[in-house]
Amino acid sequence: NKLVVECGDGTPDPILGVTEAFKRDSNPNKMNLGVGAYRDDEGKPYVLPTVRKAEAMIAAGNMDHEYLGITGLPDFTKASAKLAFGDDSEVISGGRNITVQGISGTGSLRIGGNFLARFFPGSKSVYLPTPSWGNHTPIFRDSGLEVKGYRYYDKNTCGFDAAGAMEDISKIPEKSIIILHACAHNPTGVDPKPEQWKELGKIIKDRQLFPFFDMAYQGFASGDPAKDAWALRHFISEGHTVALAQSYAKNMGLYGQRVGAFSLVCSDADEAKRCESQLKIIIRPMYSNPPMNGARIANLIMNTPELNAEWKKELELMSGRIISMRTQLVDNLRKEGSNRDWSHITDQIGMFCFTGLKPDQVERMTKDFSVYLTKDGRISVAGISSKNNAYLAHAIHEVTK
Ligand SMILES: Cc1ncc(COP(=O)(O)O)c(CN[C@@H](CCC(=O)O)C(=O)O)c1O
Repeated sequence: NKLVVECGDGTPDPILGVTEAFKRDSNPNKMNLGVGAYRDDEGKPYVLPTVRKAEAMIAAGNMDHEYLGITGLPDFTKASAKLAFGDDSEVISGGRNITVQGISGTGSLRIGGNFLARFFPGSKSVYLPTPSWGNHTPIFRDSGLEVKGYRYYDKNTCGFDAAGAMEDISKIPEKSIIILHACAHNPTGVDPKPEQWKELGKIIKDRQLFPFFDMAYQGFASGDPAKDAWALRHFISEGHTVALAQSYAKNMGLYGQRVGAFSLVCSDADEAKRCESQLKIIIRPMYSNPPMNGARIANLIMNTPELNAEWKKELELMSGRIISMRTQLVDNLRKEGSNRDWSHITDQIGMFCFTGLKPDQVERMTKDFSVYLTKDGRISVAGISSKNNAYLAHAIHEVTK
């Protein structure tokens, strides 16, 4: 009998696999525009100064390494709820939310997927925008939910397919789950406008769909956490009960610290309490209790007034640099002599730009220019610097002219 279960070779992750290929490339001009991780204008990872200050406070604090409770660091989860719902949110004052620490955004989505697979009273189908973040499908499939889609992206305009989305969502069977990217949609960088969010909210309410917001870029998209949470807060103000996954990977640069939170906004405090008890039963056999260090860092940044104020400036710096890279790229494409419409590069927002490059053009970008991006033509704008922006424009023009 075989000791090891027979299994085939797994395919490399479509996003993380790009970095592996990039590392093997010896071309000095190579560019990694695959993984959505912020880089400064030198192309280096950026550790926020507020993170360093929080680390110093922790080091000086002579803290223990005891287990956290199953739901995580209480001050952190309270601060996460306030960041998401607003300091004076009636959800929080009314005790209608339960917010637990999750293992970054991915782990928070997974807690939510497992909870809904076990307790959601409606159809165990979850509807993703088309396209969506590549890991959404396996997360919800492995949670035990059936994964389906709704139109979201218009490849002709490289923009939001409002008509298609509204039409598809109005046909989703009642009492299904719908995944919404709160801001900075991945991979397209295309977000609905406020008026379109309002329309989406009405249809979602009419269909009695359960909105599950994935907010992995709050503050990172526009530089303003409140602005980036507008859609989530609008839905709540319209009376939706929702689920929410938060990540501090991008907006605090805590990628490897795996800091996140999962929330349910319930109908009342009693339901929130019951959900909390069931979330604890789901988490305990999954990983028992979450890691401490990253939550301590995020908690200190959110709960120390001067660090919180400094963090807001860091958010503006990161989002501002990305916006300037978008503008520079369009300018450089013009200088290359491209007469295509590249306005979507500056219309889109957040970490990613959906370039519209076709798979064969993506292949040439890598083969001929050592520019690494995902097969769907998504580039992580954070990987562009003022030094390699012109080179990228040249490569894009060469494969698209
Ligand atoms: C929409 C969305 N949700 C959740 C996550 C999960 O992030 P955590 O690190 O678990 O907090 C990401 C990260 N997506 C990036 C990062 C690499 C990855 O995990 O795929 C990306 O798409 O490049 C995301 O884009």
